[in-house]
Amino acid sequence: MRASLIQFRVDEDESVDSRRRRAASLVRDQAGVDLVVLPELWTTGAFAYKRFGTESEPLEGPTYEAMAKAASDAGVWLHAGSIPERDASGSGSSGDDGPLYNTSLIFSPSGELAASYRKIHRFGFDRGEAVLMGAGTEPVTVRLPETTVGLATCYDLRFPELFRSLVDAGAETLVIPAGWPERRRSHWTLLARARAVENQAYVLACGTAGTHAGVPQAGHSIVVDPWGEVLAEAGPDEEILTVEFDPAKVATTREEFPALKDRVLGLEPPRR
Ligand SMILES: NC(=O)CCC(=O)C(=O)O
Repeated sequence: MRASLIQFRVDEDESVDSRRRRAASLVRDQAGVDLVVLPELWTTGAFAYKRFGTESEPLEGPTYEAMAKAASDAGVWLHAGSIPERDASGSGSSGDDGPLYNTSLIFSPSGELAASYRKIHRFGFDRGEAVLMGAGTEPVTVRLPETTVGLATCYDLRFPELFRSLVDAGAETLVIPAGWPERRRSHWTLLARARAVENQAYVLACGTAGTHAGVPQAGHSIVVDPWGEVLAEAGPDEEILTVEFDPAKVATTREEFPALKDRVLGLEPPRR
């Protein structure tokens, strides 16, 4: 299976429309691979909190339209990264606007929406995404012809229990769009490898390049195999990381070193 991670540059001097056109064109250029992945919140930038409201869109908004078409033009599975989704069907805290979510969109090669995932762990503690966006509640997997993909977004990478629930639902390949900052790049690489080793799964983690809202981005998108080996890693700038991997290696790794079978579930907290 071949995958391309588009480590997109998100800077403030480019308009969202221009970025959307550029992303669609880069996706089209990937015709011939099986899966293309874009990063988190690449229309606004993951740290551009002030733009979440103004640049939010309904699920089937302009980014959905552009990415559905790009996926079908290229004939690829497309994890289109995430958008600031405005859920017009929900009741917003401010007027009629409806709540926001950090929502990932996955399209099939015919341009149909195969899955969407609302980020469960919001970043920012008591500010930023954590207060501006609602939390998703449902882990999501999606079946591709060669592998079952488990979905997570950026800060989710720090929460191993989410990945265990994805593995319990059959995930073999964990796809993680992100807008991870340079300041914590060492955590990014370490956690991507940890999630691969502990879940005996592929990890495809796609970050952004550039600087937005004063936050330099780490880049360094990474693909890790079920043994924890790094198959490919990008540099800091805009780059397309294309990698070939064998989905069957998940089953052989889990058979040859069956650590997942030794899980002990439902441990009680220690008694005082
Ligand atoms: N957009 C994010 O989720 C940022 C996460 C982050 O900076 C971190 O976990 O560190």
